Amino acid sequence: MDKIFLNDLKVDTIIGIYDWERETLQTLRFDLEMDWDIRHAAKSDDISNTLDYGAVANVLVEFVANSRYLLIERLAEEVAQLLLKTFAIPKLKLTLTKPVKLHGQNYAQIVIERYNG
Ligand SMILES: Nc1nc2c(c(=O)[nH]1)N=C([C@H](O)[C@@H](O)CO)CN2
Repeated sequence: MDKIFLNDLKVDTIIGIYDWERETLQTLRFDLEMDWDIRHAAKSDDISNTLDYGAVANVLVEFVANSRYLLIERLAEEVAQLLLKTFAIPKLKLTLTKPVKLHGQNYAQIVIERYNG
């Protein structure tokens, strides 16, 4: 299957389990790998025949910016389900990256793969 990638999408939001995280915006990064048959668009050169990654970005950013979840697991799942439903993407791999300060400047990352239907 062909794939469309959308990488390094950054969104400021409220996320986290600690008190300070409920009142501080943090920047999350999203990377998407979306199955999509690109042959129709390749032939017609018409945006209406493909998955518009700009539209995907807009839906993701609006949702994440207004979300208020505690765990990155929950946010990743909700975003994946929203994108599958909105765009009829057959399969989606979503990577969510959150900056954390543990022993140094680190990041936590979650990767999920979800299917439509
Ligand atoms: N598996 C997870 N572990 C942790 C999460 C999480 O979302 N999933 N979150 C936190 C804190 O919010 C942390 O990110 C603050 O820096 C800790 N562990």
